[in-house]
Amino acid sequence: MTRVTINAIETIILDVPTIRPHVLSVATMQSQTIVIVRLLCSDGIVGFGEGTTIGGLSYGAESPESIKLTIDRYVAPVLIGSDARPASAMAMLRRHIVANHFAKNAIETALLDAQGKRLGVPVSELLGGRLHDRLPVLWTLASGDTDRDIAEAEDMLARDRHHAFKLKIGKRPFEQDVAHVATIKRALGDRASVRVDVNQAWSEATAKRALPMLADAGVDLVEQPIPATQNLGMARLTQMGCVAVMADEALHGPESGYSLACGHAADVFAIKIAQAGGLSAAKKLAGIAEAAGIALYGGTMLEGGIGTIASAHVFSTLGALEYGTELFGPLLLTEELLAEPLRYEAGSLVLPTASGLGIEPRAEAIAALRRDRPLRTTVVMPLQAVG
Ligand SMILES: O=C(O)C[C@H]1C=CC(=O)O1
Ligand SMILES: [Mn+2]
Repeated sequence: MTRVTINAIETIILDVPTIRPHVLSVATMQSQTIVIVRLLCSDGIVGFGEGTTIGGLSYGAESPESIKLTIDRYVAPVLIGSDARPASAMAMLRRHIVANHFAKNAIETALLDAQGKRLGVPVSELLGGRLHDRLPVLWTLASGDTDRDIAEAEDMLARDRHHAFKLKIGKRPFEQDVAHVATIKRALGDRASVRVDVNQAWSEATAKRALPMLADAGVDLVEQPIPATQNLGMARLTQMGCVAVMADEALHGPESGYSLACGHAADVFAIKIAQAGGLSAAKKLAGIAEAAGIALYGGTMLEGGIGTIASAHVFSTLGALEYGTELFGPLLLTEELLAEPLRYEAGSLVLPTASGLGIEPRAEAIAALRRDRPLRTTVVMPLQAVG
């Protein structure tokens, strides 16, 4: 086999409106910003990747702008001219660049897409092989309004689009949040699983009071109730045993997963390819969870189609995803970014079978949404000329 090298790496920032405000404890999103990566190889194959976070710098340490800058200024010079095989390129990257997990994930996604296309196999087969052809996908209710959330959940159930819901809380006093959650769970009853994500907003003292109340309300899972740095507190909340506790922001790849597992600091891990630092790091993190008897959940950074399907390829190779996934990112956006939209059916995302990621970006959408597109200038006519 002739040696294939990396010829060029291009990054494009897109700003895409959301279908409604998405209210988290740390930010209210009116749009999502997505960094698209195009990786061109010496054999003419192009791989696509995505670097996406939530709310600028309010969620994680990398912003869309820093992901682009890291790739343009530091990743590209390291990788251009080097071997395009994903493992060797990623090893090279890790030698030269510390942290920057979101940027590394975007690059590994593009490398695996290109390699899959080259070998004629889906990315899931490069990761050991697919165990699932479809993945259950929940929907996040985060309009900020209880009645609107119930109406949205009813609509999703009626359309058979989702059978489980995650509620974003932590912005209001906890008693108000618990009442909001209890009202929604009462309205939905046994027709849907209801989980909550606090996004680190509570102190341990608040969480100790709130968890039994959420359990009484019928909540199945509480995600990252306290700050990501407080693993001992997470362990104490997990030991309470009244409701399953999930780690999200505390997970930054296999090493952080190992220390959480050793400290019995979660019942469930949210596996996110971006936070983990790439698809193979996410798989290693899942392996640590499996070895420790910690349940798995397929998380999202509310990515567009590329990041969502990259995550799906990883999750499809995991044995049991006891709590399903939240791979609904593209459904939160007003614009379709893929030539062929992802297939969502009966509460699940269907994995594509084509080689690589199995998707292609929609060129017109990229042209229309890229932040650096030429601005249209408005010509103001003098009044007398208008007549
Ligand atoms: O899990 C998070 O914290 C981030 C994200 C995932 C779903 C959603 O609505 O927000
Ligand atoms: Mn979360």
